[in-house]
Amino acid sequence: MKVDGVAYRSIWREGEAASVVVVDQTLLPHRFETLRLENVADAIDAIKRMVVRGAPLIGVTGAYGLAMALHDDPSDDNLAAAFAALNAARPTAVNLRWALEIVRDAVAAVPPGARAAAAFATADRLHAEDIATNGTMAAHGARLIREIWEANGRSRPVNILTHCNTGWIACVDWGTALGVVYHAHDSGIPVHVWVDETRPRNQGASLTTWELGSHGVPHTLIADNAGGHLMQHGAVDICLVGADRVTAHGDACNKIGTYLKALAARDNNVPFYVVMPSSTIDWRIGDGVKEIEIEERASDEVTHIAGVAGDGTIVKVRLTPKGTRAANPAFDVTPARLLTGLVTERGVAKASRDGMLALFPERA
Ligand SMILES: CSC[C@H]1O[C@H](OP(=O)(O)O)[C@H](O)[C@@H]1O
Repeated sequence: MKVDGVAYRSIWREGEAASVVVVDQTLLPHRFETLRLENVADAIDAIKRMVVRGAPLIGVTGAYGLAMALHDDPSDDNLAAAFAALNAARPTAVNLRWALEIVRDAVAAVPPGARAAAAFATADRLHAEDIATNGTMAAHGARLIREIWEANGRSRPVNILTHCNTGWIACVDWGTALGVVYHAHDSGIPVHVWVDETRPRNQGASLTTWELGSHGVPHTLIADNAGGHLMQHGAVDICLVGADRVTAHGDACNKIGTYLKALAARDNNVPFYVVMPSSTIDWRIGDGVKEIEIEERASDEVTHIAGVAGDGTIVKVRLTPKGTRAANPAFDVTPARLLTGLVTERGVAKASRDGMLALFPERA
């Protein structure tokens, strides 16, 4: 995507360098700065601190992290240790394990002296595939938007509600749910996006507004708790969200608050779609509520809020009395029964085992 007319990806490797450069998302929207990750420790820190975030991007960053680990020490022991440390950086998005397993399997039989090059080549492939996958997925999803626009006689913009940030900075490029929005917008379909602020990290307020504003997509920021009211009053035509892990039965784990939005959508007959690449599907589990580990993040993400002061410095201020205890589950699980469908790079699937196997028969 372009930032001030310059095309960017959220992560990139410069030539054959044994390092990668990422956009530091902790500074957005106030400052656009990049950060070079030189080794596996840098990659782990960037994932943990959410310098890089978003399931697909976490996966690609993990892949490069493992390659950097092997550049420093290609031994079996270090491969295993780096895999474990990276995989533990954030427990919920399955894309991290998915990418690490692909790199590990690509180098396991390779002589140690050639492992780093093989790992970087694999990470580069995952980097390129993410872009292609999201572009294809966006086209599938945009057909849903066009159907709504046509059904309304092309009389008004299509009102889309989204949660968290699922744009190009949550992936290598394009995005998942926001990738659908960009494709529809760029195809000439008028859209308007209700942007959930997405407490407590405010990915919607800070990142999605920044992305949509940069791309010229009309949008309105709302408090998370306003979505149900807007649906009751017919102001939402469709909900599009991302995912961090989807089970083989179609349960979708996503940013905290998604489940509540899905309940409101069901109560108001608003279509509710998850947009995610197949790398986000965990075929090993069925019951998302019982089997997905929900990351518990620091309580100060709830008790404090980050923003920019008048002189442009980024500050973090406390919202609560000192010592207030806060719980901070970062994700929740929306049962498949509440989903209208799953938008993938292979098309739109019903959120059920049979529906998913219709698109992914090799997984039967
Ligand atoms: C395109 S996947 C984005 C997905 O990841 C986000 O989580 P986080 O910001 O904590 O990395 C959120 O769940 C989004 O839906």
